[in-house]
Amino acid sequence: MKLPLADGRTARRWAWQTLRAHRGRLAAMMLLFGLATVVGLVGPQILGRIVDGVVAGTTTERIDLLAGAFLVVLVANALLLRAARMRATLLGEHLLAESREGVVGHALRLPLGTVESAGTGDLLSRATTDVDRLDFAIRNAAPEITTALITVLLTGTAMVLTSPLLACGMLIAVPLMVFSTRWYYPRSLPTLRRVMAGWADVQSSTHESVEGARTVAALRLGGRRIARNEQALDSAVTAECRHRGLLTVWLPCLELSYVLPIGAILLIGGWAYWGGSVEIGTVITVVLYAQAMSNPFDELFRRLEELQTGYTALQRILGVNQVPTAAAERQELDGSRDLVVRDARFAYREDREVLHGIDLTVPAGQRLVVVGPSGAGKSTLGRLIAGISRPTSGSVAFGRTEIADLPPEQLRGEVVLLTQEQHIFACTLRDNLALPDQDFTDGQLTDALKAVGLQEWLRSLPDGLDTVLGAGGHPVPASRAQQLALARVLLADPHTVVLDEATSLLDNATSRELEQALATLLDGRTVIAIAHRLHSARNADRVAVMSDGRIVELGSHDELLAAGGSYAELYRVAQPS
Ligand SMILES: Nc1ncnc2c1ncn2[C@@H]1O[C@H](COP(=O)(O)OP(=O)(O)OP(=O)(O)O)[C@@H](O)[C@H]1O
Repeated sequence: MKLPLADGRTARRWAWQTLRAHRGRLAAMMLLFGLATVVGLVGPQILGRIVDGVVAGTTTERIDLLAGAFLVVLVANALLLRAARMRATLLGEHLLAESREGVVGHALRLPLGTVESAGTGDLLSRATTDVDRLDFAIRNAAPEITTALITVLLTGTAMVLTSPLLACGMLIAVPLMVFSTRWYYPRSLPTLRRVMAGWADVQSSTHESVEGARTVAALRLGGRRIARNEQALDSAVTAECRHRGLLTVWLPCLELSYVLPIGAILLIGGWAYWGGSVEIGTVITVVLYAQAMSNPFDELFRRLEELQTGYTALQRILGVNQVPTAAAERQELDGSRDLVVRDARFAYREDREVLHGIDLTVPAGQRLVVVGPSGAGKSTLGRLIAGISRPTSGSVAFGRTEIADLPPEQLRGEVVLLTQEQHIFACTLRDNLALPDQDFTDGQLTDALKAVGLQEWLRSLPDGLDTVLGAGGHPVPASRAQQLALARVLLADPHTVVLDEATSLLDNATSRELEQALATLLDGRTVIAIAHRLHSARNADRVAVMSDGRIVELGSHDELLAAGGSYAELYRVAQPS
């Protein structure tokens, strides 16, 4: 499943509601930009008067007065612009914080299965790069466009008021601007979407390679990962080139449309001056206005481009909000902690079902070991029981409460899945063990570590529980990470634990030792242990044998041995001869 893109209406509604919510700040910003622009427009008028004054032979005092006024205008314009930009930055920061908090908050409430299937890279790029793009657009593009629009409007008006005849020279720019822009925009929007999706894919692919670096190295998948990255880069670069190609046509057309009016005004001005219908100062004022307009026009079009990028980024950000989150309300379980799986089916891809109707009941407190050949669907069943994925049809419940409907915070207190891959966060051992919103005493943390056989290791750490682990800190080998993860489970204290080869990275002796210790520690809890090593099956209450997405045998170790089916065969093969 790919993360969706919000449609134009949703994006515009968000922009409208957000701007409405900040209308006070927005109005102050616009007012300051408007004032700065109006003050800026007085400058050319004063210069025109100075020229006319010199031509008419006015006094030095009057010229000095006009020059002083020009200086005051310049300073006032700079101060107003500074205040306006400050307001724009503040507004941008508010909107940035809101959109980033919104997307991160929503992403944290997404069901894990959804995040996994959408790819964490895409989500990451939406929460970081796209939020930055939106920030850039709000902070830079929006105020600059506002200023540019006001400047163009007011300068145009001033120009027409100064000399309607000369102002006609501006019209020569209109066809070039309109046609080139109408050609550019419909082509650039889809291209921009491809550019962003392309870079998100590059980020995603790089992220996956780095994340799975150990697996890549172990299975010598380096070549394949590089090829995948190059493919992602290729499509990103192709989209980027297409976008640049569009710009190389559009931008020169714009440049030309700024220069042509000045030439036209000078021509009309020259003709009108010789005809005696305008003063030279008026021509200079209008030319200065025309020149003053080229900058805001240039700014306007370039910033519209940034605004368009921001708009596409906004569609990507809001797309995350359209993915339904897990339930937020705590649910009262109906008292039963029995695990009840009814005709559960599951497909990672629509066209390929991997679980074909699982029926299973595990009474609370029982230990079930799931065995079967690779690809039989054991881990997938474990993920459904842990509420990470929702069955495509059928039900996986505690009593009558669907596990996938439980909000994440509650879910982790009910059931925990432990796989062979465990993440160690770059923080202290204490923070690595403690779960959010839960305070544990040092005694509780030490007891949990002791229970999983990490007492000696804890003693060897330079700062005990405050030792910083993970990237840049004290190294934690994968097998130790598994033990730490088991300690986390003990602290989380769920009534059901799914162990998916959770001790596979430990050597045989340590694994046996730990499993024996765990048997005592997990006593009283429901344990679903997905196992490759059959030694753990002997002590289980029941064993389920899976094959090709179905449970083909279910019973105690002795019953299944006596039945002489596939379990008996697996067991016989696993015994040392
Ligand atoms: N993320 C995924 N996307 C698509 N297909 C998947 C995914 N994970 C597993 N599968 C497929 O689902 C089927 C069941 O896989 P699963 O990992 O549940 O089996 P398993 O019995 O746990 O195997 P193993 O013992 O090798 O882990 C396999 O055909 C596998 O290729």
